[in-house]
Amino acid sequence: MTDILILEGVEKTYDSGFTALHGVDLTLREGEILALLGPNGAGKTTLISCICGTVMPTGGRITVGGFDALTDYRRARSLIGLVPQEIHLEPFSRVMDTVRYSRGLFGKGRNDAYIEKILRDLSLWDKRDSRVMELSGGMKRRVLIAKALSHEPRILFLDEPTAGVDVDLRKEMWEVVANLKAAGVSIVLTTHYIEEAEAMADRIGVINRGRLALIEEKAALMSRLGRKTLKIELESPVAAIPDALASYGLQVADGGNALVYEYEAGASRTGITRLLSDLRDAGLCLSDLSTRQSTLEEIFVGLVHQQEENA
Ligand SMILES: Nc1ncnc2c1ncn2[C@@H]1O[C@H](COP(=O)(O)OP(=O)(O)OP(=O)(O)O)[C@@H](O)[C@H]1O
Repeated sequence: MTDILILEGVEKTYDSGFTALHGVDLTLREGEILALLGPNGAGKTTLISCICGTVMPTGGRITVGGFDALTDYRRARSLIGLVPQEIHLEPFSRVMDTVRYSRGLFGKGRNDAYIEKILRDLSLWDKRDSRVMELSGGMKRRVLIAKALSHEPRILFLDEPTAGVDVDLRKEMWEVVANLKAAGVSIVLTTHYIEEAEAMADRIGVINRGRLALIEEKAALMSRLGRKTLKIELESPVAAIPDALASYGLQVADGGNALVYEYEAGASRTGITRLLSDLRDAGLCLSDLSTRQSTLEEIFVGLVHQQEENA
């Protein structure tokens, strides 16, 4: 798969002296959805702004569709559509006109057939002659997407596409994004919602303190997610794990009143049956059993904390 976007060692130190990005390396594959997660102030908007040319990086290199984002700015920028976080739309303008106008800003000739296609894809065609102020919040967000797509970009950046919107609208946006991907657009989205990354992304990147802390296929993350723990509560406490149970990698918990066993949720053999019979053979009596699964949220929070500690 070709990389449509390549970032090599991208750095940004603002005039204040604050470094918001510390050498970020990142690629976006053609046709994929990459979700960038990160706490507030992690550097997500700075990163997107560097790629889109609204913030000047102070180091590194950005290549968009083979064009250098600095030396070949116009061609690089023409391949990018940016959907900003805030809804900035002219309330009295009509949907079709505002989308056509955005296309014109990129110096592209009028192409009503293309504009019609994106408005239809975004279920806005019926609203083409409506004024922006007459639209619902969800429709306004779709108008922003239509404007960002008006000049036929190959990459679409969505900065917090569902910040502050209700559950229904969030699901509607997910559908819109899935349709765009199906239409061949490569997508980068930033989000605070882990659930959103889980629902939409092919790959997930985590940015923290201006560094890319992780970038991984969602499926691989999910298999990490699939780790489960079995908590075995004991009738009487143990001081240590009996030697006969050493191979299970058990942890002693609750002051010796419980043992914790970690296993892969999806594995065909979890080892639980054998463990339970070995526990009985070791003379341990159980009072209760419970299982729980780690979430992507825990992986994310754990990773961010780990970085804070190492900082
Ligand atoms: N113009 C600026 N001058 C100085 N510092 C800035 C400037 N813009 C952003 N920063 C700082 O850079 C850091 C990263 O900000 P950025 O907006 O990129 O984070 P973010 O991950 O997008 O956060 P959020 O999720 O809250 O939008 C923050 O500490 C912010 O205060």
